[in-house]
Amino acid sequence: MKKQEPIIRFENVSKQYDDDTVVLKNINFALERGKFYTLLGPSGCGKTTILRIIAGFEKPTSGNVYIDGKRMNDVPANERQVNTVFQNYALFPHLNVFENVAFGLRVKKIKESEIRERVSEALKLVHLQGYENREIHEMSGGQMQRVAIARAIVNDPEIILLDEPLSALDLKLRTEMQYELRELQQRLGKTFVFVTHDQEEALAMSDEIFVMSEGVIQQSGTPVDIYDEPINRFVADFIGESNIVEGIMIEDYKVMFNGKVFDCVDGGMKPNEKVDVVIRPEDLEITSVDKGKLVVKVDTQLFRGVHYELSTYDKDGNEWLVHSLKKAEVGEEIGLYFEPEAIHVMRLNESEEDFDKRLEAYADGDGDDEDAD
Ligand SMILES: Nc1ncnc2c1ncn2[C@@H]1O[C@H](COP(=O)(O)OP(=O)(O)OP(=O)(O)O)[C@@H](O)[C@H]1O
Repeated sequence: MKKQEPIIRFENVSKQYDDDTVVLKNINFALERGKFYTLLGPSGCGKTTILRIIAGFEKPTSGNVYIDGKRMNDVPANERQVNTVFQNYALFPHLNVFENVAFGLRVKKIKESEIRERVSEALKLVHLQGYENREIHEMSGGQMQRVAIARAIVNDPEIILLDEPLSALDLKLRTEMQYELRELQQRLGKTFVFVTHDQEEALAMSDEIFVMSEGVIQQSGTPVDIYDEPINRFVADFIGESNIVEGIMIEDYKVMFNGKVFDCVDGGMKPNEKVDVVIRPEDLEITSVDKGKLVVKVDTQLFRGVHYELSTYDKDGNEWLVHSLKKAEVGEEIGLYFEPEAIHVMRLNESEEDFDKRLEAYADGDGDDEDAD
């Protein structure tokens, strides 16, 4: 069977504004049909610019954009199978809910009976049946967001772009909408590209996440891949909470930090290469001082409902965050235990491509070692 074209492909896409600000630097990706993708990164890293280039509101300065295998650089926004849901909803305040959703269909001169059918179906999908005649100002924030989503899906586009659509909602509603959006995407089977700076949202909703900073994709992968195998300090720090210290990779499976050598599961680096070492707070277990791999003093302790969150310091003044079901006492000296798998060793300034190559080469080499044993 012929392999399907990616629904969206960016090939060496860069974007620079007139004032010389380089906003995107050589972006490459291929998105598969029917998946939920998230662009995640701090404010100003270029997420919205990528959406605007997909939608056709902005042109790349160099590189190519393909939708469904066709080069789209010069195709205007209204000729693309793409609809956008904006952060501020961008609804028409003088039109009621029905007319807001129907607007695009009226522009396309679709016949009235079909408009009724399609609007009614779209409103049903976002759980707003019965709200057709409501004025926009009579709707809550969450309901307005649903109208905006209905307006995007009513056109039956292949691609739906969502630019921080949940950021104006309170936490409870936001979580509810996360479930709904994910469910909607799966039911429609369309490609969603979602922009957020909220890592929990990205982890919860996505098939694949692109972590960005300063116009560059730092890492892409499934939420689990990115959480478990961050390729650098930026990703480790941005996704979830992390303890990050400098270390030295003595040899394969042996890393030194905090003045001690620890067993780990990483390798493929040069002997004595400088590295960053990451340990997630939930992978640190509280134990007695003599059983601890690290000895720390508890500085603060917060109860977070399910777990305790401790801030602790070692003798060199490094902070170690601990998430634990066990409690300690503030001021107490405790031991911290962790398994070799809890240590994530990262090369300094390694690109995603080099990271993948190293893992691959290492995995092959690993097999040979086992034979030798
Ligand atoms: N028309 C423009 N002219 C010049 N610079 C621009 C223009 N539009 C965006 N920028 C700059 O491009 C950079 C990336 O903006 P973009 O909106 O893509 O970031 P973002 O990651 O979506 O951020 P946010 O989460 O704050 O929306 C920013 O530094 C922004 O100031």
